[in-house]
Amino acid sequence: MTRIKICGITRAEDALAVARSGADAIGFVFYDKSPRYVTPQQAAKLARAVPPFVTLVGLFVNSSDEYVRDVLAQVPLDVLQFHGEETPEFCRQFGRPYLKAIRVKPGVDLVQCAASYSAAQGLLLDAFVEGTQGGTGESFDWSLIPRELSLPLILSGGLHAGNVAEAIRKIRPYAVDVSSGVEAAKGIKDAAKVAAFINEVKQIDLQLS
Ligand SMILES: O=C(O)c1ccccc1NCC(=O)[C@H](O)[C@H](O)COP(=O)(O)O
Repeated sequence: MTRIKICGITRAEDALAVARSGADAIGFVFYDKSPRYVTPQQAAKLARAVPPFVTLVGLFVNSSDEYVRDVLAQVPLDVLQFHGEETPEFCRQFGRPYLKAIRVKPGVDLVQCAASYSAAQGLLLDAFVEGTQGGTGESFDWSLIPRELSLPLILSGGLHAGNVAEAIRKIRPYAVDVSSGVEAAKGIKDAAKVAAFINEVKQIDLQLS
């Protein structure tokens, strides 16, 4: 069963719709240059709209350790997602499960990345797009993904209802992660796109089982 994370939630109605559609995890972006940025106060309010058994993920980009601790004090995050150039030591210090995002381009040694971040719960692979840190809606060349990785693989970058089945068939990731591909506008999720995306994942999982 492929797990599903929907990232960049900024509205309570989207959090609820995403959870009701069957997502396993939702992500809050604590990066103030993102159009999907939420303050810790907003995220705490959003978190209260989420029903039980949905994992809450907090996304950070080269934040200070003080900022991460401040968010953790206010928002009941289950998992941290580090989307910048954070070191393994930085990621580990919070004593929380974490995902390390790698922006993939030719020449990046993903086997070595997985070894370096061996304490992570998973390696999240996103597209490398010059001048941005993620959430671009761009996909990357999946042939750059090694067959064997020592960490669970979370595939992201430009996924949508039209390509997620092919991605799962080819890569067999532990989970898929989407933001742009299920939006009506940046930071505003489209409930129909979310449902279509999740339906595609469930259908291909059934076919492959
Ligand atoms: O969403 C953002 O604006 C963002 C900003 C900086 C770093 C990461 C960001 N988002 C990451 C994600 O939303 C997901 O983890 C994932 O990469 C999906 O991106 P998308 O290609 O938009 O589906």
